[in-house]
Amino acid sequence: MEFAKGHGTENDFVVLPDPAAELELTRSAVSVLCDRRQGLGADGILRVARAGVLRDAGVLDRMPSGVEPEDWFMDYRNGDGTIAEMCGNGVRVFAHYLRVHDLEQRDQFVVGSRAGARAVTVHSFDDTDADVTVAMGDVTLMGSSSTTIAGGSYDGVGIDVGNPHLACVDGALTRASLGALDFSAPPTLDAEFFPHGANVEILTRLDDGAVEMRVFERGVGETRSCGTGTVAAAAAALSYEGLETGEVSVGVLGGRVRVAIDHVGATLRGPSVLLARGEIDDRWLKARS
Ligand SMILES: N[C@@H](CCC[C@H](N)C(=O)O)C(=O)O
Repeated sequence: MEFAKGHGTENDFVVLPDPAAELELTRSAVSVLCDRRQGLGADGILRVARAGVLRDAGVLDRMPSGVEPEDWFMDYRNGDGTIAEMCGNGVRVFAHYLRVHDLEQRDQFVVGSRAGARAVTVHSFDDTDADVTVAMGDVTLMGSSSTTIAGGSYDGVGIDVGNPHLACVDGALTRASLGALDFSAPPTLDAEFFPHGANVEILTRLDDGAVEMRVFERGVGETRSCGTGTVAAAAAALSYEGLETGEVSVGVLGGRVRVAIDHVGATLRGPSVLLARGEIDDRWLKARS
């Protein structure tokens, strides 16, 4: 089986082209592929297939909003094998992969996700690097909640970016004190507020249009970036200042992205890197599926 390896601000993925949707992406197959010692190592998997093919194969039970059968669909799995609705960094890498492999010839096209259609613009690309903007859709603030992480309690805002987030602005945090937090243990969450779990972002307040953020991802653990998380962080940072719209530069451990939020929705602009391609031994994966 062919694969490629890529990342968006160091949120890394194994990309699996599967045009006929033949792969059995069991939880154990995904988690062993993503394991950094037993497998290739990644935060998640991006299966590449057309939406209609995935529906006909029973991977999708319905066509998500705005997604057409002929659209390419990012079938995203977290490193622990669970399915998530959306992955903002993943969409950039996915779009880059489609352009490099000539599966898509346009610079503007739609990528399907379980959260719905996501319009992408590939501003520039070569075999290894790309600059991509993703229209991230609606950003819905769901109210206040809180978490305990790194030995502290944080109040934040529940935010739906297609997937669930708790984004917590701490006005006292600096880049250095944020960097010193220990994110090794999972955060606590209010299970009634977040019945399906959530990704948790802790961030500094807006300063000169920029914030710094760290994230603990549902189904993965701490990652060096989370695209949907940067959109949630931008929305929380604006809301903390009493704003609903604006542009925010979000710094993560793996780099920096730009988020713009207006009354129509959010966009996320950032890099994609494709660094390797190769072949997975089918016998190895089958024995672990
Ligand atoms: N890293 C992703 C988000 C992936 C899904 C997330 N862990 C979840 O379970 O919702 C991103 O870049 O958005």
